Amino acid sequence: MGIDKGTVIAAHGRHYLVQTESICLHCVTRGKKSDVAVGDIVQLKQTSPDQGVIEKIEERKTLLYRSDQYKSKLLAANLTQLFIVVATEPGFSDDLVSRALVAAEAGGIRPHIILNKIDVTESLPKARERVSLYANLGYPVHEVSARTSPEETIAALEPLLKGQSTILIGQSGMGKSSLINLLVPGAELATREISAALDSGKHTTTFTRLFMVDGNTSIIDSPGFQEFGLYHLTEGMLERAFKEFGPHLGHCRFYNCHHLSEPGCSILSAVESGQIPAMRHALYQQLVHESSQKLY
Ligand SMILES: Nc1nc2c(ncn2[C@@H]2O[C@H](COP(=O)(O)OP(=O)(O)OP(=O)(O)O)[C@@H](O)[C@H]2O)c(=O)[nH]1
Ligand SMILES: [Zn+2]
Repeated sequence: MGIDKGTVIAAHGRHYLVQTESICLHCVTRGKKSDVAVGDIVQLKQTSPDQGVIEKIEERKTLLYRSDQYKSKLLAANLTQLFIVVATEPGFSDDLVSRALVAAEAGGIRPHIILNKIDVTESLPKARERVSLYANLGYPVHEVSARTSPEETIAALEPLLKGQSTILIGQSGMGKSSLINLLVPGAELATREISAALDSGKHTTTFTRLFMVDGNTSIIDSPGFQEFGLYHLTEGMLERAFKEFGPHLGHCRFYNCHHLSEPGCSILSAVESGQIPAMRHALYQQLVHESSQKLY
């Protein structure tokens, strides 16, 4: 059996499901390598009717990461978009939203914010006010209600997804699964099949999986997360990933300014004058700190 090409549609430990043009194969990598991500295009060698070995990862257009002090974790490869799902209730974390935005910017992936559950009218004004911070930074915000207005939700999101490779991320309870089920008919069944194929044994196991909607559209579901470490981003990457810093960069008194407490810092004066939200600068400080704690 020869070399074939396929897309990694699920990853669980060092086990991968790879969809080729004709078949879905349960694959492993050679040796101990585990740097394959969902969304990767790989070359593989089929070793049995339903198994294969990944021989090579094709060059990635983009790569979305998370990391802690000890290692980085690939979230998905070849994405073009990131949908950050938040909701009117339960409350969402601004820290996680901004971290996801920073990760997207650093990875060359276009972020969108999806505000779900707008039918919960008593929490809507507050949620709108909170997401307006991101809209003011220039990020597109889309309001939907997966449960009460499914058709409108599909009509709003489908055109954005067409021709793109989009990952949905969100804290637990925001309605990410409800959205995936609307946007990907049969997602639930497909997930059960993937679970069984990867032999995870328990239904509760969550893993990242990719759904091919058509030849050039894919939607990736990722497990809900509480942490979004970005220890792998260097200071230089960070200052560029905060897009509102852009107009002020290069205007600090010191060319090597860290924008933390230096005199004559153009970023700090923009925070002072309210042009840069204080919350975002606080996160920048935290991320610079994390970056210095990296142990790999
Ligand atoms: N009112 C309202 N409830 C919604 C909406 N969308 C989802 N929900 C509810 O919110 C709860 C969480 O939805 P899920 O789709 O399971 O959320 P999730 O983000 O995937 O959460 P996890 O599965 O825990 O990761 C469920 O009870 C949904 O029925 C909506 O548009 N409006
Ligand atoms: Zn500065």
